[in-house]
Amino acid sequence: TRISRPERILAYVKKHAVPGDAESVANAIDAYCSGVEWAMNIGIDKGKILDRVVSETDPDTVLELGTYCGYSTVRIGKLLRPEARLITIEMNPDYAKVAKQIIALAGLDSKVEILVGSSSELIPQLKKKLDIKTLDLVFIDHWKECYLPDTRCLEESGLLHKGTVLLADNVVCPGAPEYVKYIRNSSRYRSEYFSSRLEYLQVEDGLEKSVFLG
Ligand SMILES: O=C(NCCCOCn1ccc2cnccc21)c1cc(-c2ccc(F)cc2)cc(O)c1O
Ligand SMILES: [Mg+2]
Repeated sequence: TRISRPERILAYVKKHAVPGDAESVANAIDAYCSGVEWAMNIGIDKGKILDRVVSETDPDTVLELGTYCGYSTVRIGKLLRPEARLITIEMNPDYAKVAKQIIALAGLDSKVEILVGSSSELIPQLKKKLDIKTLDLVFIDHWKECYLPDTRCLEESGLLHKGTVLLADNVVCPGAPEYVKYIRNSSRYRSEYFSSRLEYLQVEDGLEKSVFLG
């Protein structure tokens, strides 16, 4: 069988990015996915909103749900302080294998830990396994029907502190209606919607930023 789309992206990044230059890795993925074939990276327009939220939050500990090829992992990782840590959960081992190489090429492997498995299994283990106290930023970009149950799990696991920022991708397309309904009506969060475009297309999409109030 032909190599997978993530492996085609990796081959293009190896050819066109500068090792150790995270920006050139993100740019190479965007060039490939704009010019050759679409892929479900957060992309350029939503990526700029992600950059702004990460910079404003300046987190020590970040959790990402949904690594895919590691594009958003690289975008987030390049903005973190050297001592900050980024844990990213990917359920597909083949995607994780590609992401690990892309993150290493970006020179970010010292800040990033990829966990392979389901969020529902791994979130309850985070405190114990990774001696994490609480999370400063959670980027949610995995199965859209898991956004809400996993947010509940983060709350119950004591992983959120007053001020923790949740940033959810795709709240319009493909959409995460149960999550949006819960988070916008909950008195425990202050939410804000950032309208944008679906990656590499002219379709509307957006990010929901929610601050946990404790
Ligand atoms: O589906 C999407 N992402 C999710 C991937 C699987 O995630 C599975 N997954 C990854 C960790 C993880 C941990 N636990 C359980 C499942 C877990 C996704 C889809 C689209 C999209 C938009 C329009 C279309 F016509 C078609 C697709 C765009 C996006 O930006 C997305 O993020
Ligand atoms: Mg997404």
